[in-house]
Amino acid sequence: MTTSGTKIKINNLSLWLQNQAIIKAVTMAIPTQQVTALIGPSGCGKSSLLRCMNRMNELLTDSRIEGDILLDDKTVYGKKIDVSRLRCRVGMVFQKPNPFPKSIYENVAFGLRLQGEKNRRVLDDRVETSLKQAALWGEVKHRLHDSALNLSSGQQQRLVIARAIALQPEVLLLDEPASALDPISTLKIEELIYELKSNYTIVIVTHNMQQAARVSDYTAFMNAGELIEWGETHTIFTQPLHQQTEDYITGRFG
Ligand SMILES: Nc1ncnc2c1ncn2[C@@H]1O[C@H](COP(=O)(O)OP(=O)(O)OP(=O)(O)O)[C@@H](O)[C@H]1O
Repeated sequence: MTTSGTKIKINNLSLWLQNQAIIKAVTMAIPTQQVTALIGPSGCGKSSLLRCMNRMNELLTDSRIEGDILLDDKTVYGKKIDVSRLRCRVGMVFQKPNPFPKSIYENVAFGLRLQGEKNRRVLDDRVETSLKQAALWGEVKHRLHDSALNLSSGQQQRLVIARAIALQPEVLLLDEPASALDPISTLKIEELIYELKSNYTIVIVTHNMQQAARVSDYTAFMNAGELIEWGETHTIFTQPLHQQTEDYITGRFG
């Protein structure tokens, strides 16, 4: 894994869903092993842009894109791309924790088992490492075989992050991962994001300006499907180039 440079390059990307233009000619870079926040008013296309990065948009009916997304300088939209493999490299965590109705252990081991891994020691090791990286191990190590559905929602969200990490992705896409959580669980997720960026490139969609300012190195502000500006978080928050960015950040609209 490289520690500098660009992990994902979005080139003049446009997305239409049911013939409606949702993303309009967006060009930006996602720096390697940094946290990039996508902010903007509700419906501006943040989640849609995130989903384009691992081709989740294709699961929606009537979706069309133009432009390109490069992962490590190679297109993710080529005809020969193995999309399952792409989604292992670019993992995703959604707003609402969505553990499977299985044990804590089996949730984390799920993707590995799908890949055909049967060696118990490999599975045990990966489950433990992933839960440790997701800052959940200490809370669940004595009840790995209990149902994941008995965990609190904050624990479930960290479990879902552990499930994504278990596949050793290079990029983690987090779609408002803390919006359904209480302040303490939110803080844990934010600390976790900070820890994870030494190993992963992270893109996070958030409505919470303080959260974007706290956790991200880079911020992109979108409005009505367009990328208005992006750059270092400190610069975007203190010296935005555009009035609408300033208005949004200071709460004057959105
Ligand atoms: N499956 C779909 N079919 C048609 N339009 C869709 C679909 N999913 C989303 N959209 C539309 O795309 C636009 C962007 O939605 P998106 O969820 O990407 O925005 P967002 O910025 O993430 O919003 P929020 O902050 O409210 O989650 C919205 O107008 C939405 O109605």
